[in-house]
Amino acid sequence: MEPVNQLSSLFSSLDRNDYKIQIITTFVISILFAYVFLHRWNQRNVKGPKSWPIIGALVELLMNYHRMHDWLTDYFLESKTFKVILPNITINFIAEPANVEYVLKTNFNNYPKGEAFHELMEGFLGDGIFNSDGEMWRQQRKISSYEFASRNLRNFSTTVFRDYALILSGILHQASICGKEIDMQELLMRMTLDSICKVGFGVEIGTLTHELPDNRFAKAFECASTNVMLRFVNPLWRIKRFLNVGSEALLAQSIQVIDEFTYNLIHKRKAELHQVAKSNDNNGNSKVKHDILSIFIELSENPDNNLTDKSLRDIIINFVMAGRDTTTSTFTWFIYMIMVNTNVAEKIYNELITFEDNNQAKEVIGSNPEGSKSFAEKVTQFASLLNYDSLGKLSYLHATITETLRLYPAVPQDPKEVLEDDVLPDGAEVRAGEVVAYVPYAMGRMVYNWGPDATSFNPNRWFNEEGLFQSASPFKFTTFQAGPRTCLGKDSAYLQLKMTLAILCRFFKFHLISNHPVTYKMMTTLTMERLKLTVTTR
Ligand code: HEM
Repeated sequence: MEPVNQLSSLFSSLDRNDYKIQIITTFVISILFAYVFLHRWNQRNVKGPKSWPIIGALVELLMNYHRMHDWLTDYFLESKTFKVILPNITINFIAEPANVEYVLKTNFNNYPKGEAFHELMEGFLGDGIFNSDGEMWRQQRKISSYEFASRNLRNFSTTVFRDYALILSGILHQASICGKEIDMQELLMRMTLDSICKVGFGVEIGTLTHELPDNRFAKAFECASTNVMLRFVNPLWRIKRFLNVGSEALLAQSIQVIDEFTYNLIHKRKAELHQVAKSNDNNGNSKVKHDILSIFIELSENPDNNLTDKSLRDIIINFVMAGRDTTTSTFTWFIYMIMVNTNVAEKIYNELITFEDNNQAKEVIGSNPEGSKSFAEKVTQFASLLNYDSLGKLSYLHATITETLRLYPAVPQDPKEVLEDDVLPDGAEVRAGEVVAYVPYAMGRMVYNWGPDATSFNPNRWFNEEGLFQSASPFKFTTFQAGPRTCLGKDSAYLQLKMTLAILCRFFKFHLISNHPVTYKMMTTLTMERLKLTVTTR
């Protein structure tokens, strides 16, 4: 054959092959388009974000990640229950009290934290109470409930909370004199960390001082808490962990710092307790320690309690997790709320002045005629009036804290695993292996839960016609969870919040920096980015 002919036959066979490839490609693309079209068409009546094949609603979720709680709230306005399908998990979001009661109480055993949650959080929270189910959780719950109810712990906490509130007011007083801008959340975070370390483990870590020193443990805790959260939306986190890169590398480094701190603390405390026990034997008088770690170390001496150093480490971390970020978050949103609702700040102030009058302390505090007492003395004297019982009388302050917790719940969403296929009271079907999450943040904004003014900040909603504080069903006001796993630190949190805020609201006025954007970070808790303000005394 001539070379020209050979070439032309080669080209014509290539053309034929190309043509075939084109047909096959067009066919495959059409099938794919049809599949995607049908997939989307089938969802035309589905509530919640629409999903795509394989990736589900991941793209929409990632685009809204920075405002996830509000993104969910928007969907809740359309439907009380909806699914978010992700590549690795399907989450059923619920906001209806009947559904919440069913999941948290009625069929509690079908909705544990679950294996997936445990794996995600294990490096950080270990097998602590927050991150365990079944017998392991039951045992910790039993011991902790008993210890939390102790009067000794309450008295000890009262003193600690008062002392740290006084340190904070000293720092604020200085800031008021200089007219300095402060990051209030940063100060509150330091105060709650210092106080939880003192109540929890009997140590003073001293992060709340005028100099605002850096603290490795505090930084590491914050870093771990932020980065562990990213695992929930990144199905590739195990690969990142294996390669030790990005957020997983940061998480591993911070956990190392956290572990160093806690194991040191445990060993030191054990040695101290040992020393105290010896000196008690010699002198015959006992020096009992009331911090939570000491109580658990004593319990660990009984082999039946099965408490190793690792369990003590997990208890510590779970306590810091429970007490620090949740309480700080509430403090911060509260201060923000009274800055933007100045009428509420005035009502709290009036309640506190009446409280002073009733305690006949007027002459030593606000209206001291000679003005001879220093500011610090006045604050200290006022603080001495505050204890568990007297704080119980500040019902408007209590209602304002509760209203803050309704709209800004420290744990804004809370997932549970589904063990077996089930049907929720509203008829929604959930499958084994999926997740059900109740969303306190959205629940607080639903008209069907709180009436037409659901989104308004209104502490008065908590009072009945006789003017008495009226609590709401824990399945509607889910800020502290409900059912068998209700928060164990609720009373302690209210005690610290009321103690500190009574002092702050009595002696200071807070002023928001103009144009200061107030937004939350995506963490397990509803933490603000920052809260910049100035403060004046009153
Ligand atoms: C305003 C402050 C607080 C809020 C809003 C809050 C809220 C919550 C929530 C929603 C849970 C359930 C989390 C879950 O397991 O899914 C919880 C559990 C828990 N909280 Fe709190 N909490 C606060 C303060 C505290 C404090 C100060 C402590 C102790 C120092 C504490 C101790 C605990 C413990 C031990 C649990 C685990 C209960 C269990 O799983 O059985 N909380 N809290």
